[in-house]
Amino acid sequence: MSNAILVINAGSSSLKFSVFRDHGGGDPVVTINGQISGIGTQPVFEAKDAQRRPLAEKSWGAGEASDRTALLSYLLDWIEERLEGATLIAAGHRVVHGGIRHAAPVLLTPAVLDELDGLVPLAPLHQPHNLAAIRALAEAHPELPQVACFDTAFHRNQPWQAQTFAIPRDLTEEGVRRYGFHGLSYEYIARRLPEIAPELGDSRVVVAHLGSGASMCAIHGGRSVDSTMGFTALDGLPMGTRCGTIDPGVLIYLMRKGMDAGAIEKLLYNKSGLLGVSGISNDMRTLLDSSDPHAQEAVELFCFRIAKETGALAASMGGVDAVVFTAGIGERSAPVRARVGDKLAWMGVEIDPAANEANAAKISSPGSRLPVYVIPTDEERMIALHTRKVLTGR
Ligand SMILES: Nc1ncnc2c1ncn2[C@@H]1O[C@H](COP(=O)(O)OP(=O)(O)O)[C@@H](O)[C@H]1O
Ligand SMILES: CC(=O)OP(=O)(O)O
Ligand SMILES: [Mg+2]
Repeated sequence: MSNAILVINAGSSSLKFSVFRDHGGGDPVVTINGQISGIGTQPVFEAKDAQRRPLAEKSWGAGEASDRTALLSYLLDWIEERLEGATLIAAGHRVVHGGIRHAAPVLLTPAVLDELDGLVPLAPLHQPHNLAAIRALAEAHPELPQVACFDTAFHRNQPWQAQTFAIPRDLTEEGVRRYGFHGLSYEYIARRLPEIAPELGDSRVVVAHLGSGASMCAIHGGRSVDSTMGFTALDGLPMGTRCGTIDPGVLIYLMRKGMDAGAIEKLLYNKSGLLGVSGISNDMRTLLDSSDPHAQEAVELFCFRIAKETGALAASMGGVDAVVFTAGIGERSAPVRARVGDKLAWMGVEIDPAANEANAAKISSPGSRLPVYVIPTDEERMIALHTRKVLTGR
């Protein structure tokens, strides 16, 4: 008999889930993907099978919109009816911040949950929702083991220079340091790249995870050695609504103008990035389709910063042997990849327009000195693998 693992990636208004089947050997196999979107307003539940055929759809009225426990209970009952003899052994969650203590996934206990609560101010867009889903599931199914898989864990063994701000040591010791995020995605890419390009061996790779949150990582010999995100997921590249790297003097200026922490948080997390610069949208597709000069500037700034960070991350590794694009924009936006490729011509990048347009696995031209890949990420698979390991030791 096989085991099943439920994977949950909870966001502010949506809860993405996958069900994996573990047959004992090899990777767990995904059988169901879905999400509950519109949490807080008008929840809609949708699920598809591995071939992307619809399995179910349901919506709720506004009255039940915010009851996460009831929504999760519904989801779990629905899944249990479709296990076909498999045993649900655990739920694995993406938890964005693991802080200084967690360099590996962990079985959740009330004490660990309380500790992770302390990190909410460091990931206000993500952590509260991650923890709310865990608590709601524990309430609905107290006997089900739950595992937290951290976005920060993959980066915790970076060299000290990459993790340290130039501030007094007592603050560093307190945990005010660079953590890095999107670690489950980078870990998956580090695992997948040698299968796609075995010749790269123990190479130095710059990976650009460009989704609604966007960051980049320097991976050397399969390990993270530097990343663009720091203490919080606000650092580094400009994102859909987040500012990315900013002179801390701007924050002091805003505080002296009378803005408090809450107002600054809202400005930098929710109103900046592509949305702030364009004044139109946080969605790359909308901006690429727009002829508004501010939309064009937002796209240009995004691409400029990706190219600039590629240079910085290459310097962290003493060189670069490959570049990888992943996540929503990285996997699907040929115009963004082409723009970044042009800016990296000096490094030896030459993009093949047809391969790029087709979102091919390798988009650099045969003569390109630096190979460029597009690899769809799979954070859910990483979570399933980690959860199985924590539960069964393999
Ligand atoms: N074809 C496309 N062209 C450009 N951008 C796209 C395309 N498809 C999706 N995106 C962008 O990808 C983003 C979502 O990426 P994704 O990795 O799914 O993010 P997240 O998991 O953080 O929600 C959207 O904000 C959208 O702007
Ligand atoms: C850490 C982070 O930014 O995540 P996401 O891209 O899911 O917003
Ligand atoms: Mg994502």
